[in-house]
Amino acid sequence: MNATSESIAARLAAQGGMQRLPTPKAELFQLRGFCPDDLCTELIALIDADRRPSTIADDNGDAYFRTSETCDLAAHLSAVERIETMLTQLSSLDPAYGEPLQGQRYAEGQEFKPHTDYFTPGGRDFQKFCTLSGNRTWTFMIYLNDVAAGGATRFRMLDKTFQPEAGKLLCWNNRLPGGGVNAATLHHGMKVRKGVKYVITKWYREKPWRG
Ligand SMILES: O=C(O)CCC(=O)C(=O)O
Ligand SMILES: [Fe+2]
Repeated sequence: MNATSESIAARLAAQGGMQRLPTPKAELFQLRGFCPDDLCTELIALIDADRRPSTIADDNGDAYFRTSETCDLAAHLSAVERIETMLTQLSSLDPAYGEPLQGQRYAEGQEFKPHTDYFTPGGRDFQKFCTLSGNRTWTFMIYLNDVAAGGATRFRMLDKTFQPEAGKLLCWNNRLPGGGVNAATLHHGMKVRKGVKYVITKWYREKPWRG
């Protein structure tokens, strides 16, 4: 890692408006109004224009585990450059450690069942996804729109559910202070009941991203 987890959390905590979930179980933060409306609108248009069925690691045979669609957001697009710069300034994480930005779109009835963003050590797909760049460290996720009903993100081991809200950032450390994975970061992108839900996700790795 390019910076210690402690220094990242401290930097995040120092940002105006940043709220840390009051728990010793995980480093998890929320920042309302992070992404301006015009940028949310641009990112939604990019996701709508170019999406594919979402995939999962360690497939458990449940075809309904992650029913959303995913969009790979090309780094050269101006809206993508803009949000990437904002994220780098916020976290101070080295962009070289970041995976390419992704968008996720959930139509009514779609969800992403409880999962972790880190790849499970010893899991079937661990080598495939972690050999080059290491495991995931931090997740940054931004809700791009308000959702008419449903679509919350539930962290059941932290007893906390976040409602989608245009521009709101959630970010958390997928690791424990000692470097192991933090199972308490398990989360569920709950079913959208009415409307469509759009988010962007930015994941960081233990080593520079090598595709
Ligand atoms: O859509 C959500 O609320 C969660 C998305 C998520 O967990 C993911 O993309 O890894
Ligand atoms: Fe996730």
